[in-house]
Amino acid sequence: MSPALAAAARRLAEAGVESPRVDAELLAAHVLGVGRGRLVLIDTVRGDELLRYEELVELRARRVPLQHVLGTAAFRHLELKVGDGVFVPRPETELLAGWGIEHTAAGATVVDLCSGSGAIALSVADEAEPALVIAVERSPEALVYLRDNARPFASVRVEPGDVTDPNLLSDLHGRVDVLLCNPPYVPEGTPVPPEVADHDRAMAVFGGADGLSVIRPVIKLAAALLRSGGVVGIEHDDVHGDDVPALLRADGRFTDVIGHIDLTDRPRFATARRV
Ligand SMILES: C[S@@+](CC[C@H](N)C(=O)[O-])C[C@H]1O[C@@H](n2cnc3c(N)ncnc32)[C@H](O)[C@@H]1O
Repeated sequence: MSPALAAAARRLAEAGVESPRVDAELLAAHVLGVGRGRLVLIDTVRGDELLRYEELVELRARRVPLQHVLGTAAFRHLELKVGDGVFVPRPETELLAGWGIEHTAAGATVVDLCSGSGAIALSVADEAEPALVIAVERSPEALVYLRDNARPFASVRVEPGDVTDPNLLSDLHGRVDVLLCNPPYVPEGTPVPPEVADHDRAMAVFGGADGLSVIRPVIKLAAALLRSGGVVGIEHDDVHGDDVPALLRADGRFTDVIGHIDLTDRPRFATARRV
């Protein structure tokens, strides 16, 4: 295996892929249908498998996201189906999902706004015992993946909708226990790698000129949806470590506002409690 693996890692490094060796190994494991840890036991790859491997390496070298090439993305305990038209869940979002899981009591009603592939909503359904998780998404292309990923989870209801609509889920206003949201939040014009620029939809990534154009209405909607004592967690750009907590405080309907950092010590999400 190692000559093919070494050649692939070199090709990916030349193409500017950030983690060429890991990606080369994951692609090899995918083609061979084994876990990455078992690759050391395979000394070579030939024939059709080698051709298939070279094809996939070439796709990745053209900066197609690794998860699009594999067709799945790992998120906490889940393998989510992903591909063209749906945002690939990022490792940093596992922290917001974990916070949401910790705050979900048995029987809770949970809302995940901007649900994408369903990473947050489905993790809550998988790891906590909510009565109902509502996953809201606007993009028709993302909704296809969301519905597919949500199928095994009886507590999850997929709701097409626009999270900037103040009347969204009006039947649930004042009744939600936990509201989570990883919205598009990158300020327009921020340089992004080719994987993002060419393969994530702009509506999944950019949040207007200052990056806060979806977060502002989401805070208003959270205040309307949450019951007294219910909690909200919103992921944000690392440049918004002061702005999002300030917006939550300025709304006047939240208390216990806290900013949280991610695994690289960058400000990443803000949480608060409905008064
Ligand atoms: C950053 S992605 C997050 C996806 C998923 N929550 C995750 O963490 O992987 C943002 C998602 O919000 C959706 N979105 C953008 N604007 C929206 C809106 N106004 N209403 C509903 N969904 C929206 C995008 O289509 C995209 O799927």
